[in-house]
Amino acid sequence: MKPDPLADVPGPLLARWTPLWLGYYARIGQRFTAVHKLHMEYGPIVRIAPNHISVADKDALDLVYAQGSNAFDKSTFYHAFVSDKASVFSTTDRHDHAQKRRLVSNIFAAKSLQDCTPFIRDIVDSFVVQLDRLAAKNEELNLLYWFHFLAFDVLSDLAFGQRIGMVEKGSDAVTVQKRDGSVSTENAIALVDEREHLGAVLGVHPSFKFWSKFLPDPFFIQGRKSSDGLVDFARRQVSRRIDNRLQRNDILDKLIRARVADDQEIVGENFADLVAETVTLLIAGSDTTSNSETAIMHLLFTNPRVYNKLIGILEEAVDEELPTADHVRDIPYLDAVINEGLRYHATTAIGLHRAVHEKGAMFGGKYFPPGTEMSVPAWTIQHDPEIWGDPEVFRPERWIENPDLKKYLMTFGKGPRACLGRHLAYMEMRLVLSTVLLRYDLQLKSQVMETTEGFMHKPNEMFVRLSRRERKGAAVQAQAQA
Ligand code: HEM
Repeated sequence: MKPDPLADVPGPLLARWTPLWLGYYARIGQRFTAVHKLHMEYGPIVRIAPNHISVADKDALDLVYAQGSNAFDKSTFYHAFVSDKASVFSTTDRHDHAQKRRLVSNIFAAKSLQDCTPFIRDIVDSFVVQLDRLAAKNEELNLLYWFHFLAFDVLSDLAFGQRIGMVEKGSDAVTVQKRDGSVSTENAIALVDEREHLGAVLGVHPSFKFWSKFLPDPFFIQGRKSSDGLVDFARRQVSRRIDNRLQRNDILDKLIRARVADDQEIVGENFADLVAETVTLLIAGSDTTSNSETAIMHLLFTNPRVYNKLIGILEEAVDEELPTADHVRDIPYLDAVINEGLRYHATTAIGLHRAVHEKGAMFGGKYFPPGTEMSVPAWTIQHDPEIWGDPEVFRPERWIENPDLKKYLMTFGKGPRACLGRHLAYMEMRLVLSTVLLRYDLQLKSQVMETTEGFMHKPNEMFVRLSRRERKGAAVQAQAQA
């Protein structure tokens, strides 16, 4: 038998022999807490599966998520996120990724985002109409869901050229036409949740995809159905857009035009590629943003000092009844609150998997052979007292005192595969959070936010009662009266 090259890396006995240890915690949605506990027990380098090493050390970020020729590729974990075709997010091939990223990246440039602001503004306006109505009734509502409705409408508008209309309906029901022609109504939020969680479990080991078919756990059957449902939904939306030949300055238009500029016809493989990218954008850009907004809002309403300071700053900066993207583009304390919320809650909480390149790698005096999976656990890094001093305190000021801390925020990933949509996400979060904060008073039902984890780390709910708040300032009062 060949000697085990990772034999001297500590970790639980079960994880040394089988990927089931990690698979189990991924399945029950508690992987990041389980891995964090291992680091507390065994130290910064831990074996969490037979071929997977977790390194909870800030210096490992430059190794595992290196740029350029030293970059590690994404590992087989991401195969579990491929439906029909790999997308810019799920491809593990460096050259394929470079090509896909070239096609997608210009749509997230500053000018393109500027083009998207009118669509987002329009959806936020509908959101405000709905919340005003609910505030007038003083009924309890799940703000997490309303943030989801808003984020899905934004992404479907930008990615498909047609809003799902969740905000207007107050519901996430969507019509899905399957490949066999049958039509059903599904809940879009559940489709995304289930697909993402399934990927996070099956990705733990390449064999899981096969063996999971024999498990009686309905999680796997439902996850596969949701994954197919999302692809079918995207296929229908993209076909409709191409058939209608609608020209509109949005993401789908840019995706289509990038292919046409490359002399590609949107049929066959190209059509499937386009569908894969739109599914990715819908998943990557919707509940990631709304879960983050919910967590930040909860942190604000459980930290009155920060809330009062932010409200004062927003009142000064926004001289109209509702903020615009321009009002909130450059408010350092608002950005500090967002970064602190992303750090504290850790929307990305697990370590993102990479595979050691053909040269092998050294870290902490240990050698890791080519193909070893490595990850840096995001929650553990974002709560490391050595980096943050007081990590369990929600203190946005740290980001203004020390802008260098940004390199340890792992929410948007790191290196060549870092999030393409982060500027869009910041724009949306700034606008949505400032709108809700300035317009409403919130009463939280619970001071504790229960969460669960799929691929991302999500709040389970956030029930609140809303009431309209008085805006300060003469300019605003005059506007409101007019
Ligand atoms: C707060 C909101 C968001 C969070 C927390 C987030 C998080 C992430 C993370 C952690 C990654 C890296 C994943 C990995 O290495 O496995 C990623 C990649 C990606 N994200 Fe985001 N994201 C957000 C918003 C968005 C938005 C709004 C979009 C676009 C509409 C988007 C599009 C993408 C894409 C296309 C990738 C793949 C990039 C590549 O592999 O080259 N994300 N995101």
